[in-house]
Amino acid sequence: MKYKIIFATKNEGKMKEIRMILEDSNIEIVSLKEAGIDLDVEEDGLTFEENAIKKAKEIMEHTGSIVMADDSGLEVDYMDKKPGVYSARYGGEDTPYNIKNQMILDILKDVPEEKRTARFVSVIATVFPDGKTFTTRGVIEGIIDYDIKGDQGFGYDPIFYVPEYNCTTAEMSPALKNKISHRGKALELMKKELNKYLGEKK
Ligand SMILES: O=c1nc[nH]c2c1ncn2[C@H]1C[C@H](O)[C@@H](COP(=O)(O)OP(=O)(O)OP(=O)(O)O)O1
Ligand SMILES: [Mg+2]
Repeated sequence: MKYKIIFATKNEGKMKEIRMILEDSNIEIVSLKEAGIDLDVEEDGLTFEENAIKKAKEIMEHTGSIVMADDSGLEVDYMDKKPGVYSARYGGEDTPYNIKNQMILDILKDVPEEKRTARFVSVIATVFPDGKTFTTRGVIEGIIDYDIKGDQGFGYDPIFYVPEYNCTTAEMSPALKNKISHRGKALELMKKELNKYLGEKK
C-alpha cells in the first residue's frame, strides 16, 4: 500500500526532484497545487530544521494529512556560511537567480579556489496528524565556480561546482544530481525513518 503524503513546497524545481527521488517508494506525493492549497508559511526560523518543521506542521494542521517539507540552502564559507537559511530571500525573493548567482560570483571574484568551498544543505521534515515529527538532513560539498554554467536544476545550481564530477549541479543529469545531492540524501534517510515507523505500526 502507498502512503499519501502532501509535500509542502511552492518550488517547482524541488517538486520535480522530490517526485523523481520518491518514485520507487511506498509514498505517493501530492503537491500543494494538487491538493488545492495556497497557504504562505512564514519561514522565520533560524535553522533549516525549524523552518522545515514549520512548513510541514502548518500544512498538516490545515489539512489533517501527513505532510513533508524541505528547507534548504547554500552555505558559502567565504561569506560566513551565508546565504544559508536566507538563500531564497538573498538579494530579494523575486530577484531572478542569474542575478542572485552573479552577486555571489562578484563577492568571490578574486578569491582562490581553496577558499571557495560551499555546500548545499537540505532538511526534510515529516509531520503526522498526531504531531509525531521526523527530520533528516543531507549535505553535498562543492565549490563556487567562477562562472554561471548549465541550465538543468534550479536556484544556485549553475554556480555550484562538484569536483568529483567536474561540473556544476546545473550541468548534471537530474538522475545524477538526485543520487548525490543534499535533497537526495535527506530523502533517502527519511524513507528509511518512515519505513521503520510505519512498519512498526502495521
Ligand atoms: O538543489 C538546489 N539547487 C540549487 N539551489 C538550491 C537547491 N536547494 C536549495 N536551493 C536554494 C534555492 C533557494 O534559494 C533556497 C531554498 O529555499 P527554501 O525556502 O527551502 O525553498 P523555496 O522558498 O524555494 O520553496 P519552499 O519554501 O516553498 O519549499 O536554497
Ligand atoms: Mg521558502
